[in-house]
Amino acid sequence: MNFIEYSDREILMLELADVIAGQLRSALAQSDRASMSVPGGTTPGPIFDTLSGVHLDWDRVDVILNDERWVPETSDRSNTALLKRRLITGAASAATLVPLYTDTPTPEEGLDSLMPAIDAALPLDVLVLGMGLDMHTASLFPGADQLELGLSDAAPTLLAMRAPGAPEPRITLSAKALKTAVSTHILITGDEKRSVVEKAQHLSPDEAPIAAFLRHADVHWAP
Ligand SMILES: O=C1O[C@H](COP(=O)(O)O)[C@@H](O)[C@H](O)[C@H]1O
Repeated sequence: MNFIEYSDREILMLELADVIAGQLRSALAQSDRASMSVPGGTTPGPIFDTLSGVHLDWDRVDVILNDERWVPETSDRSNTALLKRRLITGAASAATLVPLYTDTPTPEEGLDSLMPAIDAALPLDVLVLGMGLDMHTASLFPGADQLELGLSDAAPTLLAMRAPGAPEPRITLSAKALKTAVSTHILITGDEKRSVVEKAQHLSPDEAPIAAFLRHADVHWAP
């Protein structure tokens, strides 16, 4: 992995937002549309705030979450709501947010309606991943019911996922779909996550799902 250390979180978020904007601009210079997949959770909000004010041809950009918790947008655990509030706003409100949630009781029932639009937006130009302290990324959790399929080359683009460490059912892009990205960034903060990502380098993806992405990723870290 290419580990990039920043002096503080504010600088990390500003600089990574700048890198991502540059990569989207390059992609748009070569193609009609560009696509980017981003994490939810508690870490990426400040990058979204910066990116949403950047001037680029957002009307030609597709934005896809890495994963979603199977909760409605009214829930404070909704990654979709986070994106709508902090990324798909301002200049970036012209971007297309490709949905990863639909109002069915289970993620399994939503897969068929959500998958075609995600497939149409692949391959990804830019991938930003987060990581939990349990080494999950997207909703590829250690011990998850469909982890083996989610990491395999035979995986579909989207899977439903249930895991002991996840409070609600999830939907996630498979590793195969996420790995279509030209550029991969892993965004982590804090000493604990630094130790965890260093440990993950020596583990297999079924023990540490983030390990499936480390070889070709820039890992961005600040204390
Ligand atoms: O549940 C999730 O967790 C991970 C990590 O989130 P964080 O709060 O530790 O930053 C996130 O990457 C993923 O998209 C999300 O659904």
